[in-house]
Formats: sequence, C-alpha cells, structure tokens
Amino acid sequence: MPRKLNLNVGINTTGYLPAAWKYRSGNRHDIYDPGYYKRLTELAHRGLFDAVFFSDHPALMTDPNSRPFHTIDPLILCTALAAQVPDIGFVATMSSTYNSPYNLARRTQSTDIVSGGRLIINIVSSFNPNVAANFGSAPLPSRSERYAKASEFLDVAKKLWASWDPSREGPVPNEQFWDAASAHAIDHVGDHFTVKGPLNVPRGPQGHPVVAQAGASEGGIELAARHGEIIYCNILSRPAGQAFGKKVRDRAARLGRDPKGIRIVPGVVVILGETKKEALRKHELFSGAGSEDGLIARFIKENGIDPDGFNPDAVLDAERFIPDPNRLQAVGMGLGLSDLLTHEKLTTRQVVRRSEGHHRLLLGTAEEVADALIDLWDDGTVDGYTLQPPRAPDDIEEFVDKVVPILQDRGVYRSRYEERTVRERYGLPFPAH
Ligand SMILES: Cc1cc2nc3c(=O)[nH]c(=O)nc-3n(C[C@H](O)[C@H](O)[C@H](O)COP(=O)(O)O)c2cc1C
Repeated sequence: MPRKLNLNVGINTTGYLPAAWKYRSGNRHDIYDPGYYKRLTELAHRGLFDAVFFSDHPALMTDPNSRPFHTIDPLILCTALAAQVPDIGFVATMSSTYNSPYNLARRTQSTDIVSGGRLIINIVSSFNPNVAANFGSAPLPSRSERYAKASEFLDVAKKLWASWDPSREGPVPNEQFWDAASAHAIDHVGDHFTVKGPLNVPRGPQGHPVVAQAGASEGGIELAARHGEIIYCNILSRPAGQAFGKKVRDRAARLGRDPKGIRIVPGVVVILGETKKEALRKHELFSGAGSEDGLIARFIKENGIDPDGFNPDAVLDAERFIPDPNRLQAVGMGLGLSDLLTHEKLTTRQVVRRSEGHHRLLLGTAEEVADALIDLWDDGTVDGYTLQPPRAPDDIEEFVDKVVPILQDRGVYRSRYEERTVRERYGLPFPAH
C-alpha cells in the first residue's frame, strides 16, 4: 500500500494560540460545549484526518486574558464523540503520574472497544506544579522519577491489556459460562506498582490503544523508545527532525524493539494567506505580538535576553538556547529551537517566523504550505503531523478547504477512509501478547 501522509488535528478549546481567541468565530462558552467539539470533529472528519488530538493538564488555567486550554476530560469527550462521528480517531492525553495503571488500562481499553479501535493515548508524565497541587500535598516528583514511573506504568498497562483474551478460550462445557483460563493474573510487583490483574476488560480491536508519547528530554526519549508508537514532538527543520528520529529509533533498537513500529508526528502551526504578506500579518495578530517588532520583543523576553543593544539581525548562538535538562517546563518544548539553531544560522528576525507555540510555523498560501508539509514527509524525516490550528474552527476549516485538496491532488493523502482502526491507518504492528 503506498505510503500516505498521516494527519492529526488539535481541537483543544478555542485553538492552539492563546491570543488568537480574539479573532475566531464562536463564543467563549464553546470551550465546555460538547456540541462545539462535535462540530470540530465533524469538520476534521470532512478533512479525512486520522484523529483529533486533545492535549491535557488536569488543572484550570486562570489567566483572564487567555482561554483555559484544558476543560472537559479528554477520554470522556473522545468516548462521546466516537459515538457521534464515524471513522476518525481520537488522541486523549493522560498523565502516568496522576493515574493508576488499572483504572487507566480499563478506561482506555473500554473506549477503544466502544469506538471500534479508534483510540490513541498520549502518555505524559506532567510537568505542571498546578497539576501536582490537585493530587495531594507532595510536590511534583523529579523528571527522572516521573519517567521511571511512566515506563513501569506502561509495562503494567500492556500486561493488563493482554491479560484477558477471549481468543484464548478453549471448548466451553454446557454447564459453564466461559473459559476463565482465557484471563490471566499479571501478578506485577515493581518499584512503583503492585497489580494482580487480570483486567476486567478484554483485549480490544487494536490489541491495545495506540500509545503516543510527547516529551524529548533524556527520559522522554527513553520512554518513546520503549513504548512510543506515535511520537508527538517539536521538529522545526529537516536536520533536526532526522537527528531526533534517528535518536529515538536507535534507542529503540538498542532496547530490542523494532524501530519500524515508531511514527514521528510533530506538531505544526499553519497560518494561511492569499499572499505571504497576508499570512505574516495574521501571524502577528494571532500570536498576540501585534507586529514583527512585537514578535522580536516577545522572543527577547521569553529567552531572558538583555534588550539593551540587542541586534535582532545578528546570528543567534545555538548554545545559548539549549534548555536546562532540569528545568520545570517540558525540555522537549525547548529543544526544538536549540536543534534548529544547531543546524541553521538564523537571526532573531528569522527565528520568530519559523516557530510558534514551540512548533514549526508554516506561513503562506495553501500551495506553499502543502509543499512544506510534503517536503519533510517525502524523504521520511516525519511520518505525518499534528496540525495545531491557531483558531478553532476557523483555521481547521481553511486547512480542510484549501490544503487537503492539494495534498490529495499530489497523491500523498487519502481521498476516503479505508482502514478500520487508527493502528492500521498508521501502519503500526498489532501488539504481541
Ligand atoms: C509536543 C509536546 C506536547 C506536550 N503536551 C503535553 C500535555 O498535553 N500535557 C502534559 O502534561 N505534558 C505535555 N508535554 C510534556 C511531556 O509530555 C511530559 O509532560 C514531560 O514531563 C515533560 O517533557 P520533557 O521530557 O520534554 O521534559 C508535551 C511535550 C511535548 C514535547
């Protein structure tokens, strides 16, 4: 089967860019209206996306000038949407630090069965202290502790997902209801979890939900290599993308895992215009910066640079932007920029037009955007993208109407849904027991 471009689309609240809510159609109550998410999912379905994507932090953002980005629980929402919109898949972000393996394995396997094999779970270890504060008085565990727990969490979840397999049933005597030997205890005893099992939900149509992973620190790469089937990341250029993909796949091979079971699916922010100039102007508005100077001023502030005497047209030193591996925020979010500057000599004025919200920024006409999307996909640097629209529904609708037809004309994107499960759509292997 010819290789096709995989596309997910983020549909959190009003869209990906915090300040872009001022330029969207709709009202502020959309963010907790199930009907609104149904309309977004139907729009994504019309665009034949592989899946809609929900990032998540179980904490309310309370900045009055920005929209809360995470509201209704993603797994609940995905389950409800799966009953209303056919074909399309669902990515629910869930924390391995603030969940239990048994409950998460049960809930996700249940959604995967209910949806007919359309669930992808994006396992994050959570890095936000406001999240930690909602789960007891203990501070956020260190990154290394979080990732050690995340790895064991997924080991346990996979054992549970495979623990009851009706296909293992033998002949069932008349007086018996079922062959209980088809369900095995897992008797897991580890550093972080003790779980007997079996799971009281049987194996689903995908074996288990597809496992996505975000986070690109050392711990994030290890988790991706061990368990990640779809890697959601920040890739701003070809050399950076190839280096990232090689790093994850080489680590997977060293761990005895077939790297062919890994798809690199970075985020991408697309802002379309009838002309490049129009797209540049929309970027200045949707980012909240107001102008190119505003974008530069924001960059200086976000990176703690002394504005006095700063020259936005001087080439930036990549070393200066390598994120502290122990910083609180996601290291992966910061690595995108330092990787870009490692491979390309760029000034601030150039950089602010290459990345928005830590993701690769594509500004231009539909043709130019389609060319850029195909560019990194064609040679295998990436397997697809998670489109992060500045505004929902507006930028999703524009992408579906203007960019999808070009991708289809180029023969790189589906013209109809064919495979039943998201695992099949991504060409991922069915998990062994
Ligand atoms: C592209 C991307 C998206 C992410 N989305 C989330 C998210 O929705 N929720 C979350 O808690 N962490 C998210 N993270 C952070 C990591 O998944 C994870 O929480 C980890 O603790 C920090 O990542 P790091 O390994 O890059 O430091 C994201 C990271 C990346 C690179």
